Amino acid sequence: MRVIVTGGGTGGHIYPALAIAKGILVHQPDAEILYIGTREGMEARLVPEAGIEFAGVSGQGLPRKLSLETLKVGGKSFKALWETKQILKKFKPDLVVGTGGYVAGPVVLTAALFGFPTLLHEQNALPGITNKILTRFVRKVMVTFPESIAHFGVRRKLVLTGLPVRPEIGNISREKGAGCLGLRPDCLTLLVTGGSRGARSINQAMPTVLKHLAGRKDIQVIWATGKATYQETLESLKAQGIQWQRENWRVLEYLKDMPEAMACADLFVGRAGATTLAEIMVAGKPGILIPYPLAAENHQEFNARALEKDGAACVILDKDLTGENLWALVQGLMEKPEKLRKMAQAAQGLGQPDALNKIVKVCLDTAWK
Ligand SMILES: CC(=O)N[C@H]1[C@@H](OP(=O)(O)OP(=O)(O)OC[C@H]2O[C@@H](n3ccc(=O)[nH]c3=O)[C@H](O)[C@@H]2O)O[C@H](CO)[C@@H](O)[C@@H]1O
Repeated sequence: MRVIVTGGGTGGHIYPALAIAKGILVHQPDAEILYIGTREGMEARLVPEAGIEFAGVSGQGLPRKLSLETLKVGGKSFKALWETKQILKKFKPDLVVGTGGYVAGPVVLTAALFGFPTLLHEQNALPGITNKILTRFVRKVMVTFPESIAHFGVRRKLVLTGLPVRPEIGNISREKGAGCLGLRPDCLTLLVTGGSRGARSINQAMPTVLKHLAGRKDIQVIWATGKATYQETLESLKAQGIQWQRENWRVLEYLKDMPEAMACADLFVGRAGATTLAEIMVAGKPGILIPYPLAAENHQEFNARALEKDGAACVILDKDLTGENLWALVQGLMEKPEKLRKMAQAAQGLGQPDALNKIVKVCLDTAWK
């Protein structure tokens, strides 16, 4: 079987595409996979690093406002159509799967117009514009959230699969997770992250939470600030007289042990990117979600509301976030174990631990035999 996967721009589109590629290889070890991405995007580095063959085409995100730049970008997308046609002629795929982002548009469209079987995966509760346009051309669209179904025109093409998460998520014991971070398994643990790049507004609110927690031995903290604002966050802690190097606090630039941190967390605080949410649902963790306000078409708020609606999370909008109201919510939840347990159950109920298998099945059923 010969499969093209495509998706790019942010990690949010690349990691699911890589997970799908690897999932297909587990079921069909002799499958040939080619990843098409843009030459300039993060995928040009991440895909070869993951051991998957990569072909680069032209491409760039369309500016939201009409300008000269729009014409330039349009030209690149047009070039990508022609480049894709050459790749398709040579590779002759049995299936093309797109995960969104601007590169997926020209690739999936060209493949569909030439009659190759095509699929899409949508990560967010509010579908991206590329995937919405492509729906009419592809065989099926696999979605993460039931909420996104209403936003697509052609419902008969939609399959609810969820979003694949790393296999370690939800499969590590609390003891092992805490041990990995040098923390205690028998303490309440707060996990805070701002997504892969960090979130300045969460980092600005957290010192107040830490001030309240300073005297408490019963609550541990794992806080990944993100690389970009790590130094400024440490300076701000210092300026506020907060001694952050404590036995029961971990203030880090980036959490490379996210599955372990999630395993010992009792409450998650963070942004509402689709992968993060898929992870907290599979791990069954209650969340305080602060959607990134500048995400395209405010899609993170739609993601967050999907969990809130089922009682799995509370939402604070970024514009309303202050240290004191974050603390009030954290304290309110940490002091109500029964409420935390109910939220955890609701999160787990929404999780799709079998997402990758479901997606691979749709891929195998759709590909030319
Ligand atoms: C800013 C933005 O527009 N982000 C979008 C991007 O997500 P983006 O890729 O930025 O963020 P996600 O929340 O989806 O994923 C972050 C990933 O990084 C991991 N992580 C994070 C911090 C850390 O210290 N360690 C660590 O391992 C998380 O566990 C997760 O696996 O694509 C997603 C899917 O289309 C969208 O839903 C997001 O809205």
